[in-house]
Amino acid sequence: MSEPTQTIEGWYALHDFRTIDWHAWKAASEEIRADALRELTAYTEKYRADDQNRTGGFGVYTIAGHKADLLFVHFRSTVSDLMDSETEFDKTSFATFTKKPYSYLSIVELSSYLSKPDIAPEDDPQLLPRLRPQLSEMMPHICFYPMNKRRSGNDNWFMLSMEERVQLMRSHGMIGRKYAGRVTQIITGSAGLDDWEWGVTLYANDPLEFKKLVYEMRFDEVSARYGEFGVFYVGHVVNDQELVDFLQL
Ligand code: VOV
Repeated sequence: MSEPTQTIEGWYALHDFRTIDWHAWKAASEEIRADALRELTAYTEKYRADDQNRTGGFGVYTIAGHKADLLFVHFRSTVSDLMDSETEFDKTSFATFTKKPYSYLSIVELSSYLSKPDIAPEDDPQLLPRLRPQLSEMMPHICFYPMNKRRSGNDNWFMLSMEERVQLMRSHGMIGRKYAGRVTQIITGSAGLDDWEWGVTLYANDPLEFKKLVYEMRFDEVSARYGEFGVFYVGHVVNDQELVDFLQL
């Protein structure tokens, strides 16, 4: 058996995607819509405060295309807290106008491939914000997709030796580092939690950076040989006023 990679976990993550039933929303009276928006804003304000106080991570995004209209990203210390935040939303009157096309449960994961020798990861002050991300500090565009490392014939990531994986991840990290300041990544592990092995959440000022980075990584062996990818979701952060404007008829 190959040696499993040691990982450090941070907050659990729920990517909660919603589509809006525009037909029902338009058919609702102005009063019902106003109540729904009030409840929606009370919900987002509460979780935005947690993000500011660093007791949880929270962000709201509008999503491009048919796959979803809205994305609520929650980071919390337990799965039950995440489930509570999901149910709390479902109980708002605004939720009556939404459906859930997709969601993803995972946990922030840092692997030990490239960790500094002689420093315990818990003692590295740079690690805490990576384990417990504050989403209000992120760049405005978001890209989320789940992924696996291939387990097929000779291309089986999990049968590689630790040395081979370290070598390959070094090259992955070198490409990633070229995008420092332009793309921020949050890697969440989801083996045993959801349908894929990792969630990849990227943030950038310019969505073109997502294409450049993901395309460049496709030529790197870790992605070219071992990467398998799910559905991509791309969108833009919204504050409370922008969220209300987005829903205003
Ligand atoms: C923004 C750029 C960027 C940078 C700097 C970066 C660096 C690094 C480092 C240094 C490390 C290892 C240590 C750690 O921190 O865990 C990782 C780890 C990981 N990555 Fe990465 N990655 C980036 C970006 C980045 C992207 C765009 C993707 C998606 C791949 C693609 O082709 O679409 C990705 C995936 C991953 C995964 C799934 C893991 C865990 C692999 C495992 O087997 O455990 N990653 N990554």
